[in-house]
Amino acid sequence: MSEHAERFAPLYGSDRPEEAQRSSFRDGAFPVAVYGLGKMGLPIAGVFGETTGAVTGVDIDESVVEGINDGECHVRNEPGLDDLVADLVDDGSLRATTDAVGAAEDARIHVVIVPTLITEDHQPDTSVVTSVARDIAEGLAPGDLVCVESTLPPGTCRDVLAPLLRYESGLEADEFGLAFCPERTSSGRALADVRGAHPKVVGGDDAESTRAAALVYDELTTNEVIPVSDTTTAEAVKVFEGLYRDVNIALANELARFTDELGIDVREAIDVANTQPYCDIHDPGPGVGGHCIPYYPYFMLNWLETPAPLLASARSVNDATPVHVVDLLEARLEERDGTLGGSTVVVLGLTYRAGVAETRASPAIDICRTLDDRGATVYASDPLVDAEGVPATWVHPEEVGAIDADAVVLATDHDEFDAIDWRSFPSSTVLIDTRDVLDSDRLGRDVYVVGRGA
Ligand SMILES: NC(=O)C1=CN([C@@H]2O[C@H](COP(=O)(O)OP(=O)(O)OC[C@H]3O[C@@H](n4cnc5c(N)ncnc54)[C@H](O)[C@@H]3O)[C@@H](O)[C@H]2O)C=CC1
Ligand SMILES: CC(=O)N[C@@H]1[C@@H](OP(=O)(O)OP(=O)(O)OC[C@H]2O[C@@H](n3ccc(=O)[nH]c3=O)[C@H](O)[C@@H]2O)O[C@H](C(=O)O)[C@@H](O)[C@@H]1O
Repeated sequence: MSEHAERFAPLYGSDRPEEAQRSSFRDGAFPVAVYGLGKMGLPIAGVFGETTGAVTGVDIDESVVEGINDGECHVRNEPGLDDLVADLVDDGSLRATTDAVGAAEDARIHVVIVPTLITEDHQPDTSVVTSVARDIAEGLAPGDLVCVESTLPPGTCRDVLAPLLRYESGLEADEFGLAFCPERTSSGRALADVRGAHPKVVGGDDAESTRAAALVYDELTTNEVIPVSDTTTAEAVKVFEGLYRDVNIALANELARFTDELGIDVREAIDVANTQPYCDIHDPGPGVGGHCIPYYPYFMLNWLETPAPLLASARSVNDATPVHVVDLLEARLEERDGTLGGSTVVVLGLTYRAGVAETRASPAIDICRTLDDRGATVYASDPLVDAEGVPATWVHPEEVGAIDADAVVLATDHDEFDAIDWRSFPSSTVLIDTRDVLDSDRLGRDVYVVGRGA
């Protein structure tokens, strides 16, 4: 094989020495396309870009694509990402496009990191992933590798994506690779996570897919690569991690409800219980948000036949927690002969957790809606998002103290709220802290902390 041809030999099915494949990958001989340039996709494109110098990012959002091609980073609060994107675009290692098929034709490695959401009736929605798979199939060539990183209901690669890619591309199963390589990354530390905070799991549609994917991610990560038996096992690993979290947060939220009846600081009891190595009770909070943890149980419940009552029960506990927070507030207002109806309540935070501009399934928004349903006048403050679609008047974090509030609920502990002058609220204002970040002694006033009590 000529030097030129050898340099461009395919990855999947290659019989070249492994080191030659690795150096081809690092040299950009296997151009990479990353489909989805959001909170996860842009950091992933950045790490592929710094490793290979040859990444094309694909997104349907033209403003995302234009911004990236201008060297701008639209994902906020990701340490190092702004500079990385600017540098990679500047040196030609990263470019963005809305042309998925064109990108697929030029790429030899296809990384899918578009949303997998749920519908209104909690059915898993893999339509975006299958739509991207069709785009990839149009440009798929023998020797290509498709790496799906979007979390999927277990069995999706085997039962949906593999047949779709074969049928739409006209290639046989042994002509291209397909692997599920879950993203185990948290917003706010995405680059560190993608680069190697956790072992990288890869599971292939066949052994050669697993081998090729393991080679790629071994070049990307500073951590180990864990090959598993197949795509379904890898899909299950990712979903199980999220199920563990949802069930354990539900346990924490349920234990917090004993606070007043027991008359104890439940969080203290949890912290001490966790001194046993086998105990890892999570943190009570306002509920569970984001488009991951609250969605993954439905990737089992509404995808597979086997009953899963614990998953369903945990979901109902977490879904009821925002209402429980409003019940706590109503009770404390009534203790002072107040009523929730007609009261003015400020909700601090609209995103699902601090520092992340994401409102899908946000418990803070459920709290606003429940307050509104019960006749309260609701103000909401968040440094990252506005109150569009929320029954609340948005107010800047610096203006919160000017509101004559009967109650303030801290739902999301954004750093920006540290600047609030709590003394500016009337002493009669009820303070509810769902995140255990307000200190009564420091504030010099009563705060009801979920899980600790007054
Ligand atoms: N957000 C997180 O913490 C994590 C998410 N994941 C998985 O990654 C997936 C993506 O998550 P995020 O990046 O947070 O979502 P995101 O909503 O921040 O970004 C998704 C991006 O995909 C783009 N997009 C939508 N449809 C597209 C299409 N047909 N073709 C190309 N681009 C398209 C959107 O314009 C957006 O820029 C999630 O659904 C989840 O399965 C996995 C681990 C962590
Ligand atoms: C198992 C696990 O830790 N998964 C992580 C999770 O990240 P995500 O951004 O969804 O945030 P999260 O910290 O799980 O929080 C989800 C929700 O649960 C709440 N939460 C979280 C932990 C806790 O002890 N108590 C609690 O109430 C948060 O406030 C938030 O509303 O989901 C990500 C994903 O799978 O998309 C995953 O990559 C991350 O590693």
